[in-house]
Amino acid sequence: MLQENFTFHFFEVFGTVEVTSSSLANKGTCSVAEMMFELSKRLAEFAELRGWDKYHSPRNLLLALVGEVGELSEISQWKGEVAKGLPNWSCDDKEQLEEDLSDVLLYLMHVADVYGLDLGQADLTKIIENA
Ligand SMILES: Nc1ccn([C@H]2C[C@H](O)[C@@H](COP(=O)(O)OP(=O)(O)OP(=O)(O)O)O2)c(=O)n1
Repeated sequence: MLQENFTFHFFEVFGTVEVTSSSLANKGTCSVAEMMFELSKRLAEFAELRGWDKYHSPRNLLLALVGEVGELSEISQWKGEVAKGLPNWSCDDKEQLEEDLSDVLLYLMHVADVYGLDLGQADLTKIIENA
């Protein structure tokens, strides 16, 4: 039952909102900063809708992020090196990979948000620093 509600609300926030006129989906182009802002906003809405923001402390989100990194690593565990584009992977494994990569990105963005940091700007600054 809980899982059904979760799925419904998940698509309410991440799916339905996606096709409203103000969404990024209907803009021709958007900057990285705009995209990251939009994702952060949706994550905050997603948590608020369920009253989960009280659990989304920096420490909890950081631990959730680490957990998802573990899940992401698990897919490649014992598989050996793989070619770019994953030509020999099954559709199921690729789908799982997409989900786990998304979970990592979303928790990363959410943790930056609750720290009060602008991750989009920090990323751009870091890329310049790296160069
Ligand atoms: N308290 C929570 C729990 C989940 N999520 C969101 C962020 C992630 O994108 C996704 C993670 O959900 P799960 O913890 O259910 O992890 P998985 O989707 O990986 O499921 P499972 O661990 O069963 O494979 O849901 C969240 O924002 N806050």
